Amino acid sequence: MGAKNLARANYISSELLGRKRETVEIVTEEPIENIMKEVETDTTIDRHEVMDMCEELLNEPLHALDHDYALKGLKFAFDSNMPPQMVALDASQAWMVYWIANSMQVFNETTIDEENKRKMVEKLFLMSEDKGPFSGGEGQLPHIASTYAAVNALALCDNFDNCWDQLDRKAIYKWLLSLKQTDGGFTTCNPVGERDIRGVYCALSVASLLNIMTDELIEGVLEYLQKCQTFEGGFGATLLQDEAHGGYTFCAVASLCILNKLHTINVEKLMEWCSARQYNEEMGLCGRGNKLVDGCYSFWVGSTAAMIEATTGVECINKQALRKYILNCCQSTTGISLRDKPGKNGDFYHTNYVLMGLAITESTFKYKMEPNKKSPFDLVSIPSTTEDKPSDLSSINPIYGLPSDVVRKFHKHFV
Ligand SMILES: CC(C)=CCC/C(C)=C/CC/C(C)=C/COP(=O)(O)OP(=O)(O)O
Ligand SMILES: [Zn+2]
Repeated sequence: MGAKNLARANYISSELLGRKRETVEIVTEEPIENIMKEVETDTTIDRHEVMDMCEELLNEPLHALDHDYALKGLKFAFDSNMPPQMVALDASQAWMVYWIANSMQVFNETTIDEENKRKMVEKLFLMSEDKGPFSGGEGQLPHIASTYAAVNALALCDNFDNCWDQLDRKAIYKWLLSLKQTDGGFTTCNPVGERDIRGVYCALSVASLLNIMTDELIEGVLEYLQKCQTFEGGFGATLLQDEAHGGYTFCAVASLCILNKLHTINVEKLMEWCSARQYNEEMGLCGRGNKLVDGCYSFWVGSTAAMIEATTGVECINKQALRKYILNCCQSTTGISLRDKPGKNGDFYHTNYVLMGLAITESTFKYKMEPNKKSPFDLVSIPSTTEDKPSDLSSINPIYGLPSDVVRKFHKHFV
């Protein structure tokens, strides 16, 4: 410290901080160790490993999306029996159908051929002999998340074999009402099931698509959703002020968009929270504070950002950076094509959500109608013109997690 700086330090100490003792200058040969250290935890150690793997891939020029490789894996899934280890997903069969079919459709509108549609309809109706509501596997209890996945999967079948007309919408409505709770939320299953914001989103998504939404069904829902926004700006799973998380925030924001009520929560804080999910180093998104980047949040958080963009006109994540994380770090060259992060295997869940996240990074979002008439079916995604080589994916409706034209056609069928 030079004489001038010492005098300044003394001035600040005595005059501004009111300290009586003189500032002492110590000259040392030893380097001064920084006492402000990052707390080291299992997650910080893992994050440094992930950052190193990403750095190498991000230093490479932008990769192109390998359509052929990804589609080969998806088609194989339709043509083959699942391997024995997939038994762990026995209650998620409707989800598997949706993830695989939706990924195919996001790649190209014509990839689900008639034979695949036949197989899908047959399989989905095995999970609901009465044609709705749906369980996650044959002989299991109906579940709200399986019903959401099955309805989305049927939407992708383009009324093959009149499957849309076969749906028992009255029975689905009655069942949704039976899941409703006095706090405005929905349970996932009768007689026992989880009660969190996923139930609300699945109920509203299904009811709005099938045009069975009533005041009775949505009574108290807005208040429930508003109470789930936490001090961080994102949304927790329940009314218990649990930690804000990308998955639950998506469910809340999409539900608010279905109700045209996004403006009734603290959108500014929500935007701050979304922005904070993106890391400078990896360029991808995480699901909550101090956790690792994961490709699936390209949809859960990316679509939240897209809905905010459509509502406010403001982008709260860096889409170009996210695009680079997806293209350079989330493409696997072995097994199923898209993955969570380098070092992980690809899977159908990540393939679906990473792909939709990529489509979001290459689009801008707005509502077709004037501000106070925001219908979820009028949220449009427009290909952005800035991408050098766009990945040529379908335009996505971020509220439903389906291609926009599929949402429009399916909903119109029931109006
Ligand atoms: C429609 C519907 C049912 C949507 C569900 C949305 C939802 C809750 C998604 C979250 C998925 C996810 C990666 C959880 C991991 O939590 P973690 O604690 O293992 O991961 P983290 O470390 O990234 O937080
Ligand atoms: Zn993930």
